[in-house]
Amino acid sequence: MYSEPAPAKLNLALHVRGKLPDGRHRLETVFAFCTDGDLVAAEEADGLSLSSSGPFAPGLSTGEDNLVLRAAALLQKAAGTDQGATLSLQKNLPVASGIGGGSADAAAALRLLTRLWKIDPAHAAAVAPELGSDVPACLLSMSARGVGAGDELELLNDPGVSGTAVLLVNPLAPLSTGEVFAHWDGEDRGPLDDWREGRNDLESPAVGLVSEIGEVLSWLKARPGAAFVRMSGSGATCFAFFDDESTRDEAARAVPESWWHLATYLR
Ligand SMILES: C[C@](O)(CO)[C@H](O)COP(=O)(O)OP(=O)(O)OC[C@H]1O[C@@H](n2ccc(N)nc2=O)[C@H](O)[C@@H]1O
Ligand SMILES: Nc1ncnc2c1ncn2[C@@H]1O[C@H](COP(=O)(O)OP(=O)(O)OP(=O)(O)O)[C@@H](O)[C@H]1O
Repeated sequence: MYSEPAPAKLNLALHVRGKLPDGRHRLETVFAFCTDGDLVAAEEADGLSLSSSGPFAPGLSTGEDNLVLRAAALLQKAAGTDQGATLSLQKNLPVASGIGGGSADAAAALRLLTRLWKIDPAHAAAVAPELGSDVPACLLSMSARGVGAGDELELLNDPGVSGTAVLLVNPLAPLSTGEVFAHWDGEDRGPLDDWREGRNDLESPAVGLVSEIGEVLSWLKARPGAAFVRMSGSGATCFAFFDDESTRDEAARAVPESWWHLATYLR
């Protein structure tokens, strides 16, 4: 049995600069990853199958539309192999929540099956962008700057935050990434230089769709020790960096019952 972590993804900043010829949006973003997330496991088998467990498994299909199986099928085809796998997914992250759960799962499946099937890792890199614009970043799961659709990457040696205590909070309202992009107002607010000074341009359209995100952001900003607060991706998950573990844990204990939270660290 092989297993592979699928770390939660954060966009430390996300600037929407316009549209690409293919209709997607042109982004400038800084990705970072957490030490916690989902977990994908696999063992050799004939054919491909998937089972799931964990708090967010109920309601998530384990059929061909699951990104884990889509990744496996694409990789099988790209590598020209007839090897199969029995896959399992421990779904700890909320679905459609801006922290790349599905993208991280797909990327973890690509890394895992590359090892299990002993195939060239170049196949995983080749199919990743087809599975979603966040999948190439999740395949690396290291801090990176993304441009283009967010899938043209440049590794960042150290955005200076590895090991930071972070709290993720989600009001448990799923948000469709496509719908949030569709509500972006079309105004280019300028380039991304320093992520700390930057923005998440999807925050405003996401709050317009789910007003509770505004409450989560205000709640996080009011926590003692919260040093940096922003929404990730297309939402609705927001995150705060804390000065230390004890202020992070104190904030985690105070999260309202109806919200999901995860106390973690940056990788
Ligand atoms: C918002 C981010 O999470 C930031 O990292 C990503 O850009 C979204 O990545 P993702 O979930 O892998 O997204 P995809 O599955 O590729 O696309 C979901 C939806 O968002 C839109 N989309 C995505 C990326 C992009 N640069 N512009 C877009 O308009 C797509 O057209 C699609 O309607
Ligand atoms: N393994 C999976 N985990 C989560 N979602 C999946 C998975 N497979 C397919 N999906 C579908 O993909 C969609 C996006 O889910 P995901 O959790 O990746 O969104 P997200 O966290 O908003 O991602 P991003 O930050 O990359 O936009 C969901 O609507 C879900 O139905």
